[in-house]
Amino acid sequence: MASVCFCFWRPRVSSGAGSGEELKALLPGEAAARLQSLRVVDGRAVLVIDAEGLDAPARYRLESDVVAALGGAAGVDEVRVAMMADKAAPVPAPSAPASPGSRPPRILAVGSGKGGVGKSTLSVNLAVALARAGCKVGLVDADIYGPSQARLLGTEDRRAVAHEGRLVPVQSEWGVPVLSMAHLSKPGQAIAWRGPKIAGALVQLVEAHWDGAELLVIDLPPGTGDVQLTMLQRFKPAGAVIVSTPQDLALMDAARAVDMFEKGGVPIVGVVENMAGYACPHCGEVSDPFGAGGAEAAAREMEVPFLGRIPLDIAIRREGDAGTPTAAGNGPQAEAFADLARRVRDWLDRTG
Ligand SMILES: Nc1ncnc2c1ncn2[C@@H]1O[C@H](COP(=O)(O)OP(=O)(O)OP(=O)(O)O)[C@@H](O)[C@H]1O
Repeated sequence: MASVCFCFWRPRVSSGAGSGEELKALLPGEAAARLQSLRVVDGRAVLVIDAEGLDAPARYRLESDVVAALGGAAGVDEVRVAMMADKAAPVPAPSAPASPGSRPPRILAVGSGKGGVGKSTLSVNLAVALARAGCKVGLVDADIYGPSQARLLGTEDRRAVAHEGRLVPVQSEWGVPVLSMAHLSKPGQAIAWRGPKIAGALVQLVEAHWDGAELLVIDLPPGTGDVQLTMLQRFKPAGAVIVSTPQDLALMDAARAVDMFEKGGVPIVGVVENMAGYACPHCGEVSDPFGAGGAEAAAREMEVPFLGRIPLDIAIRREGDAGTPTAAGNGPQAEAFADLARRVRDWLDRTG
């Protein structure tokens, strides 16, 4: 069973205190060799250590050594160590990129702590908006049990084929190639797999022939299960976008998702508030069925960027169901997705 040791915490104000390189130099040899990431937030040093192959006493010793080494360092008030271990499943080795020398696509994970907040809708529209802005982007539907991207991109009737042992993505009309379990299984077929098989499926989808793609948007299932762990441990996304509705329960789950990515060493691109403000199509009155401004306030509290709001609009649902993504059209909601894509692109450019 896959496990990552996550003790939940929230980042405080970043003071920029302490240099990661200086702290790394203080680590004992084994900890330095196993270090996945190290950051300092407001005097708190957060380390992610690969603990694969270590038994419990050895992990404890390693953690104690790290705390002892960094505990007295200048600018460090507290040391937190997250041990990542027990890889999810024996999965095949990463395959080579399509053409020699070509860079594999960067990975942008789209996650949420809670189901039904519009993560798939957000992922597909973000991918389409990025493609419209000139980015070569592919979309992976990592929701293995409940795939929806084939429908959202109007590719339900197509099946993916394999070439030289790797899947070939299905082309959509919107400039975004896509792979989903729905392209591999019969329509309506239920998928009842256990963790290792799920992890293997994710690898097949991500390591397909994404020739020429510079970015893969990954629509993750909600929560923190096998798919998320495989994604963190094996593919190390360049960043993660977190989707939430403004209601308190969804925001609490979003905070958990932020926490999971941060502990896995994946930077948070930001939080998007979906289904924010409902404009009645009859009288035009705007109401807030899930509250207002909650995601922005939560993002501030978690010290992560706020990427914007997508309103609750029946057209977004209708166009999703029809396989004609809103971002491919014109109008205020298409513009809202284009704005989101601009922010994500800026972030990728800054960090690439
Ligand atoms: N901004 C929006 N306005 C109107 N409807 C929306 C909006 N966002 C999502 N929806 C609708 O809400 C429903 C759930 O959206 P979606 O499937 O994208 O959520 P999800 O978080 O991916 O769900 P799951 O957890 O099941 O994967 C869908 O019917 C979708 O069309």
